[in-house]
Amino acid sequence: MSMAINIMDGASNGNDGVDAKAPAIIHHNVRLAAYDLVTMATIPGAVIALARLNIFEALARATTTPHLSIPELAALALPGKRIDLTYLGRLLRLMAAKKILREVVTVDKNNTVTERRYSLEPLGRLLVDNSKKGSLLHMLYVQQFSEFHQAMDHLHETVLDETIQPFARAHGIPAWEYFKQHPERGVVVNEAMVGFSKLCMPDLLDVYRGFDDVHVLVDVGGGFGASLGLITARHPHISGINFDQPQVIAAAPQLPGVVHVGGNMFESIPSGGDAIFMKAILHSWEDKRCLTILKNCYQALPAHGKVISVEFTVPEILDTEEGDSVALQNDIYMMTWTDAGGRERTERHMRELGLAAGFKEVHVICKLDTLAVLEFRKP
Ligand SMILES: C[S@@+](CC[C@H](N)C(=O)[O-])C[C@H]1O[C@@H](n2cnc3c(N)ncnc32)[C@H](O)[C@@H]1O
Repeated sequence: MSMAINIMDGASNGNDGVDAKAPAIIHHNVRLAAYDLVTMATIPGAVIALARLNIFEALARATTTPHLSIPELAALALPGKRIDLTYLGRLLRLMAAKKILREVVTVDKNNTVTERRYSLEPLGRLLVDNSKKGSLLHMLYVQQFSEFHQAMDHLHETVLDETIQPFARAHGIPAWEYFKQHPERGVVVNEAMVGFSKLCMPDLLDVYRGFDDVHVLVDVGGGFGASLGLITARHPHISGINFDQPQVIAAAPQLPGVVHVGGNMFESIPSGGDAIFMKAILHSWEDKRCLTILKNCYQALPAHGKVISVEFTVPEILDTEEGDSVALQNDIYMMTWTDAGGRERTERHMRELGLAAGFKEVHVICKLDTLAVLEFRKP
């Protein structure tokens, strides 16, 4: 028998109350949280290793067997390959501890585990590559780019000198320029946005009614057009114009109801739309550049037009909701990654930007996780 003392905070107060024969287990929550923090990098590392070994796809395909043993999983994921099942098993167990996979064990009469079987938890389903319902796997790849970690090494320098931009400091050029020069990385970034769009857009389309009265919608910085494709599929009365940089548009797939247009949003934005959609655009840029984009939107829109902007928003006052931490983690990601002062903003900050660009009204229409859907209205 073992006995656990749960210490919520502060230091251990010795082993009072612990059975002398039983091993004392002391959980010091703050210390555990610190261990978790310092070993955190192993989690994305292990997820990426398993994704490269096709493990999540294999588990997603195994619809007839609820839980797969390690040899079954290895055979399904990498048929004909020699695999070290012990190493694979160690990676799988961490996934189970993090509730990415479910582990079901068989034990013998001595309570020794004789077999471990695995299946996907809901969180693991979000890591299946190319899932029709969307995936965050490519987003994880992007966040774990070695280039990103090299940029992180310079984060403190930005605090000491705001003219230093971590990514450019590490790689000599801003991130967007880097992706142009390294298209193999740029494609992963665009795939990440496709997976993210497929994941969040269906829920957004369920709650947001602001597309009902739109006839022509321009998606500014629409990437491969995934969001617009989902919008036009749900609202077939809308004609979509997907606008992005020429090299992104060149690789974009044909989508029903969507025309692709290449250009530069800092110069001009295609007119002809009665609404403009922008998802995860303004957070890449400092206020001055955001104002240029928003003013170009204003110019491109008719008198009754609106901009629909979807952005992560950070809270004005921090509370204990988990989403707060996600939005703030994303903010530091932007601080590391983007040139020209990219950041996640508060709703108030977004409103101020919209009004400064000439829009009459700016409203948060709905929220999805930590994403806010804002409307910037002209009239
Ligand atoms: C973070 S991604 C967002 C993509 C898409 N809106 C989404 O949510 O999936 C930012 C997009 O802005 C585009 N972009 C960057 N600079 C641009 C410019 N000067 N003109 C047009 N698009 C630009 C990038 O190519 C990229 O596709």
